[in-house]
Amino acid sequence: MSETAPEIRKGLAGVVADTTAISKVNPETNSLLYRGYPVQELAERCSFEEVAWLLWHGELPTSDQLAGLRESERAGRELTPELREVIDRIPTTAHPMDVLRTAVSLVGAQDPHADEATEEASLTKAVRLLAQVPAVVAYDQRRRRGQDLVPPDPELGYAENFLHMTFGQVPEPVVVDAFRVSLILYAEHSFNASTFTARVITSTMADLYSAVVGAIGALKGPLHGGANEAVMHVFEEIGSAENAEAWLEDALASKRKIMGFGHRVYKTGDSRVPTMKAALDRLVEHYDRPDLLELYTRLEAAMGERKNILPNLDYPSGPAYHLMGFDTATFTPLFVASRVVGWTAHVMEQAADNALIRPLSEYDGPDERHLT
Ligand SMILES: CC(=O)SCCNC(=O)CCNC(=O)[C@H](O)C(C)(C)COP(=O)(O)OP(=O)(O)OC[C@H]1O[C@@H](n2cnc3c(N)ncnc32)[C@H](O)[C@@H]1OP(=O)(O)O
Ligand SMILES: O=C([O-])CC(=O)C(=O)O
Repeated sequence: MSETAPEIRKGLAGVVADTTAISKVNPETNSLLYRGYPVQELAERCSFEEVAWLLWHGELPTSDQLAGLRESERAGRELTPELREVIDRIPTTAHPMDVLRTAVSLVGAQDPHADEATEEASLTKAVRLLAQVPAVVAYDQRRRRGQDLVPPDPELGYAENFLHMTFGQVPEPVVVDAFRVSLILYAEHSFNASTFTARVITSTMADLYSAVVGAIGALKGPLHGGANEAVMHVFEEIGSAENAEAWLEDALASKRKIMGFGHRVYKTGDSRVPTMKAALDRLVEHYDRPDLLELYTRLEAAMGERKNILPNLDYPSGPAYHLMGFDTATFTPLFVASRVVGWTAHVMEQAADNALIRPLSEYDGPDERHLT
């Protein structure tokens, strides 16, 4: 009896797993829409809080709705003493993504309504995470530097407060603006690996916090969110611009993946790179670091020439976060702070029209055999 072999799409490449109304990634037109709006327009004109509301609710907020969101976000920023104690007990040898994963897990365990899955309950949890993640990320970087916690400032908006809690002061507007832009660009990207992870977990009817903890794990890897940190390690390895071409030759000869380049969906360029690159250019000028830009440009050109592979969002974001003063290991947690909005929007979308996600596999192990 002959069986036709099923078509296997390794890595689910090209597989359409479901519909979504949250964002549209269009590699043909090189565009990205959040609920219909081009991400570039949102990055130019909106606050991160407005974009969060848009992704969760489908429409931009009215001024009253925005004021309500801002109030809840500001009210939820303090770390509980228990959470602070748990963070303090995690060795600083642990990666900040491990600290954040643990912290989010505790935030969930501290929520007596963790298992409530109405849309209203999920929105409350999403806002809670929006407020708590920056507090964890900022405090973790500070404690690693031997610095004390900086309490949140309820007078400050989300991006300013995040920077204030991390650095003890709000930097110049050009820096705050580049940070805001990066948060908006990172917020959502359809069925990427971490979002899909969150949807798989939600599809079992597990709670929202479990979905986010799983998503953090998926984002950590260098083929996904971990690439923004890895880009900075590449820059450090290369040292200075004149080494870029030789470094690339060696790296390609040893079959290394060059971090910050390539994308599963975009094959002719990532729609968000020009906007983030413009923000990076402004930071380079502000901090007077033409050397960094030269290295960036030479590696990009060499990669284009050798492999015809273009940068993804992590390529300009890594050096931008470096210039802002973040520690390299904090870059992927910054990605979490932003993408948690997209994840939670997908959790709600998945829950509203759920089907257990459970694909099939083709067995290729030993034929049936028996114990002797
Ligand atoms: C925000 C984000 O998560 S964006 C992604 C961030 N990740 C990175 O920057 C890590 C580096 N990039 C990569 O590893 C890949 O480009 C991925 C994982 C992002 C996408 O991978 P895929 O869609 O599976 O592409 P795939 O791996 O099939 O690549 C096709 C070819 O291009 C090569 N290629 C793709 N990206 C790179 C890269 N960054 N460096 C070197 N070669 C690359 C592959 O080796 C492969 O070559 P081959 O056909 O000779 O085997
Ligand atoms: O979409 C993907 O595969 C990776 C991702 O999350 C992004 O590019 O923002």
